[in-house]
Amino acid sequence: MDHATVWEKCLLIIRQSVDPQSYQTWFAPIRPVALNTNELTIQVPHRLFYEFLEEHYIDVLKRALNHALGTAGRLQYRIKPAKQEAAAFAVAAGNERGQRAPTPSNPFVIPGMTRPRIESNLDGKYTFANFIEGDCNSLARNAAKAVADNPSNTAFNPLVIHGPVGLGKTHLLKAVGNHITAKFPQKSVLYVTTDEFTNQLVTSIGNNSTNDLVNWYQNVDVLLVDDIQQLIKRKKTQDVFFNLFNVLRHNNKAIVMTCDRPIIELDIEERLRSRFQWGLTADLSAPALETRMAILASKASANEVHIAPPVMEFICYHIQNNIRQLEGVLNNLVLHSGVNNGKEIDLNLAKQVLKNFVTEINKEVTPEVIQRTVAEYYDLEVDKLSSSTRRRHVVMARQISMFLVKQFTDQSLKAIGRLFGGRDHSTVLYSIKTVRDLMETNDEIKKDLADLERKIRAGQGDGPGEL
Ligand SMILES: Nc1ncnc2c1ncn2[C@@H]1O[C@H](COP(=O)(O)OP(=O)(O)OP(=O)(O)O)[C@@H](O)[C@H]1O
Repeated sequence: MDHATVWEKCLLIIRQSVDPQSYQTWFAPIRPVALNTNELTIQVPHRLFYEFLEEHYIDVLKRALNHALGTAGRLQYRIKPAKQEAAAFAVAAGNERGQRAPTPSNPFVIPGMTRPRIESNLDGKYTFANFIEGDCNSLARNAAKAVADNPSNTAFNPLVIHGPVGLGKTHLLKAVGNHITAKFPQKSVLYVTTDEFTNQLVTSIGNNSTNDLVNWYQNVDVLLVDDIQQLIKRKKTQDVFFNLFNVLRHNNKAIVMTCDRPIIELDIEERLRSRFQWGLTADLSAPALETRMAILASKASANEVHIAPPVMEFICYHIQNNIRQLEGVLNNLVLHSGVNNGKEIDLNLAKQVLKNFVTEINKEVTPEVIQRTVAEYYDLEVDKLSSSTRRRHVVMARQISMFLVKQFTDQSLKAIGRLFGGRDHSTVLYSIKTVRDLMETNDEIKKDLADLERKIRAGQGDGPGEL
């Protein structure tokens, strides 16, 4: 077998083990290079790939390689040389459309014009150091850091960070700018929102100076554009941005953008949308409870406030999908505790403040609360608990949920069976017994259950004893 065949076999296995977007992002760009005895050398486009693969997919890769070779194999990485990468990328992009990649002429440059000084439009508040990493944001965070470390030669051009409201898109965008400003002071960085760009354009059209505007933007080394969903329905802004984008990218200037939805769902001109997909798009999703707690702890410490962990857990249990809201709660707590002569931030104060942010603070532990807590703890979709899946970790999570529903609610075995996809009462009984036995013999399960019980109580607003 040669290296290409081995890698093809690996890809078949990898495709079954990872979701399609991860496959496309992390595995499709890999090229097999050589096979020496049982050592396969693969070429990755960027150092970040190697680090990310090693951190997240090493087991998948090992399994696939061993399977493809029929014996234990070794993997060697090679990082694609930067120049070759830019050239190869342009050719690939052209080939995809059956033509050469566009090499835009530069109609706006005024020869001999001196390079103006550009103010970045950034403050130093948002950095990588104060951005908390979790599974929900690690791809976006690492890609942003890779661009910030090497803006003149990034494989991710453009980088598009997308995700729902308040999950850190602007934070990451500005962190890129702040990092580059500190590390490469000679580079001109510009942060702009799409609305600001449109306003500038409207003004320039009014006084006949659109060329000057675009010309000025071309002096930027790193362009950070927030909220590109605001391009929708703005035909003229799309046109001008299209030209600017081409020129900047052609001149190897880094472009990072944020969007509230995946690019594929962005209703803009196709030529622009396809260019936005040339680099990397990385999403931000809602952080898990632990990540929310780490974020809250970091913001509290930046505000020099102490909040006891059970109170933090209570707050983070209720604020699930928006970090800006979490900050709002913290600001209110600080305000209230200050107003009340340095009153300690305890569970009662947290409950009082939270009422302004969430409509309902759970008073009662319901089976749904338990299922949601267990699913989040084991990083599963809630539906899986009532599905017919027999995968081991799902079965375990399902049995633990049944056990907890029995413990916290007055549901009968039959009713519990119904809640978990119509299972019969003997299955529920068996599950409860299995969990009880495991608690005696398996320390990990014992700890999981203690954690889960604490989380469920925190959700109930019935904080632990010391409060
Ligand atoms: N992982 C994180 N670590 C630390 N702070 C975070 C994190 N995620 C979000 N935040 C904070 O949450 C707040 C909201 O983030 P940001 O403004 O970047 O959200 P956004 O995704 O751009 O939202 P919008 O779509 O409304 O513009 C910011 O103050 C930011 O510092």
